[in-house]
Amino acid sequence: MGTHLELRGLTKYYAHADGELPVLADIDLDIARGQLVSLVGPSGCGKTTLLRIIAGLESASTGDLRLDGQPLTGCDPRVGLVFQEFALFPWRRLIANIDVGLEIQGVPKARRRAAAREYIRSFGLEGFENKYPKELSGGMKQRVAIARTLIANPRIVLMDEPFGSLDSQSRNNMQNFLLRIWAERRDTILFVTHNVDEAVYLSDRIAVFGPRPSRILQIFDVSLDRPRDRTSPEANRIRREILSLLHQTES
Ligand SMILES: Nc1ncnc2c1ncn2[C@@H]1O[C@H](COP(=O)(O)OP(=O)(O)OP(=O)(O)O)[C@@H](O)[C@H]1O
Repeated sequence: MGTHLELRGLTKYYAHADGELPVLADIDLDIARGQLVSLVGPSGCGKTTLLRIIAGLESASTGDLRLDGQPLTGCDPRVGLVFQEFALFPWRRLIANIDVGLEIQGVPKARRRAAAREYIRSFGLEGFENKYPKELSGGMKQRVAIARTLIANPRIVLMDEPFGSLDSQSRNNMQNFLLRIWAERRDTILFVTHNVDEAVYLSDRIAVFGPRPSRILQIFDVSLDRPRDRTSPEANRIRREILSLLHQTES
């Protein structure tokens, strides 16, 4: 399976009025194709910053990023990003919020509408094609945001707390939805979450970050069969280990 995404010696400093703020200290991470990897860590440790660097929205201070062996510099169509706050266009109908992922690639309207309809069907959004974002539930908005990213066929999908603003029932539904889509497509997914339960339920591997300036403290392999039982002894054991690691880092 070989390394797909490779981060080497990544550091990030932000310039602040009173000096430099070191955010990421020395990040090394290898992700294989088709893996679902979660990043968890204390608030403000730089998880969003790391995703923004991989997405090309920020640059690293030092270090090397590669996707399939080729350097990743700047925004790259091989990388897709899904935000927590959906970032849909309020003035566009649902179908036009999905096909914008192809519009920016210059795909003609008939083709992108046909592709968007496929996503509408497989994402359970039929009947809502012409609704505006404000008429949709949080879970639907997030399905639209995921469809808009996937329709562009990225090689790797970055997700920043995508279910963070959903109530717990919708969140569970969206976790199962994501697993279903992922089982069909086998995208490589890098998923940031505050929620250790979510990380254990979803991921093949979990990278636990320490406080700022952060490093990866430990990587957990989660080899539980899917569908997973959130309350199985093994799931509990992994959750307990991650939580205790995070508590040790609290100052
Ligand atoms: N553009 C910026 N300029 C200066 N400082 C920034 C900038 N973006 C983020 N920071 C700082 O970098 C640190 C890391 O922020 P980041 O949002 O990456 O953390 P996070 O781990 O995603 O946090 P959370 O889990 O709370 O979302 C924070 O202290 C933040 O204030």
